[in-house]
Amino acid sequence: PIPPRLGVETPHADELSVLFNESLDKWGIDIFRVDQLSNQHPLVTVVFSIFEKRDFLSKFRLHPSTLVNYFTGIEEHYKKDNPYHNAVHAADVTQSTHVLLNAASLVNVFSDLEILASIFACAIHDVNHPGVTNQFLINTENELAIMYNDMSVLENHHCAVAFKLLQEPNCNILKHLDDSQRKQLRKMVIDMVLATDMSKHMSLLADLKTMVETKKVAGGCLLKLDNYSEKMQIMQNMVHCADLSNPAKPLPLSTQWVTRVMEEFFNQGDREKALGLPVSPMCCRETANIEKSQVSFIDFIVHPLWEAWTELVHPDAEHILSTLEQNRDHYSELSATREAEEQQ
Ligand SMILES: COc1ccc(-c2ccn(CCC(=O)N3C[C@@H](C)O[C@H](C)C3)n2)cc1OC1CCCC1
Ligand SMILES: [Mg+2]
Ligand SMILES: [Zn+2]
Repeated sequence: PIPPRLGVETPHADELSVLFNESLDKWGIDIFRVDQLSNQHPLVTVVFSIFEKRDFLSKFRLHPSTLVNYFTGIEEHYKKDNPYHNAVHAADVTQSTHVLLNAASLVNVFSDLEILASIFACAIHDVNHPGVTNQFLINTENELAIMYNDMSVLENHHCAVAFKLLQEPNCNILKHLDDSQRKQLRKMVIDMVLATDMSKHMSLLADLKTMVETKKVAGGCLLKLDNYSEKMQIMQNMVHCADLSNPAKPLPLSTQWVTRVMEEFFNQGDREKALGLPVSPMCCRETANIEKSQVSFIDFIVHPLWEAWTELVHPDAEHILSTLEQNRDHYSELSATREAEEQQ
C-alpha cells in the first residue's frame, strides 16, 4: 500500500500541507498545530516531509512504507503521557535542526549522509524517555542505570531502542545503504545522541568556542572542515542547540514548552517526595520559581550556547538570538512582578 502524501492519514491533510509549504523550513512553525493536524503523528509527518523535501527517498533509496513503518514505531515508543519528552518534542527538535542545516554558511559543509544522520538522530534522540532525569534513575537504582553503569543512561537507552527497532520487519530503512554508509551513519547518530546529555554541555560549548575562534582566524569560512571530529563537533552542537531551542522560539511556543517541562519536573518531584528522596532542583511544585528558573537557564546555559552558534553561522542565526534575548527579558519582567506581588 502506498503511504499517504504526508506520511500520515489525517482528515486535515490539506491544511497540514499548506502549513508545511509555508513553514517547514521556518524557525517558529507551530509544532503543536502540526501535532493536531497530523492526528497526533507529528514525528512521522515531520520526518517524512523533511525527507521528501531533501529528496532523501531517492538519494538513499528509502521505501516510503518502510520509512512510515519505522518512524511510526519510533513515534509509538515516545510516551504520550510525558508532558515534555514526547513525540512533539522529537518533531520540534527534528524540524529545528532541519532549519539550522539550511544556514547559508553551512551550505556544502555536510554530505547527504551527514544530513540524513543529523535528522535521524533528532527524530530518535529521546525515544522511550521515561519522563525522569538521569539523576533520578541513578538515585533509584533503576534497571536502566544498572544497564548503563550510570553513564548517560537515558541517551544510551534512546540509541539502543532506535537501532533495535530497525531490525523489526519492514522497518529497515537503511537496507539499501552500503555497509560503510550504514556503519558511518550508526557512529554519527550515536555520537550526536550521546552529546544531548546535559553533562556534556560545557565541553561541547568549549569546543564550539574554539572552532569559532579558529574560524575567525581562517577568514570566516567553514569549508576547510576536513576531519570527522571537527564536523561531528558542529553536528553535535547543532542538535544540542535544537534540543535547547525552546527559549529561542516565538514566545507563544516557548511558554507552552515551559508549562510542559515544569509539569514533567513536578511529577518527578512528587515521585521523589513519595519515595522519601531529596526533591531535585526546580521539581517542587510548592517552591519552584518558574520564571526565575527560565532566566537563569537562559543566562547560564542557553544564551552562551546560542551566542557561540550565532557567531559560527553569522549572520544566519541573528534573529534566533534576538528572539532568545527578548524572551529572557519577558521572563525576567514576569519574575520581578511576581516577586513584587508576593511581597505585598
Ligand atoms: C522549556 O524549559 C526547558 C527546556 C529544556 C531544558 C533542558 C535542559 C537540558 N536539556 C537537554 C536535555 C537534558 O539533559 N535534560 C535533563 C534535565 C536538565 O531536564 C531537561 C528538561 C532535559 N533540556 C530546560 C528547560 O528549562 C529548565 C528546566 C526547568 C526550568 C529551567
Ligand atoms: Mg534527552
Ligand atoms: Zn530532547
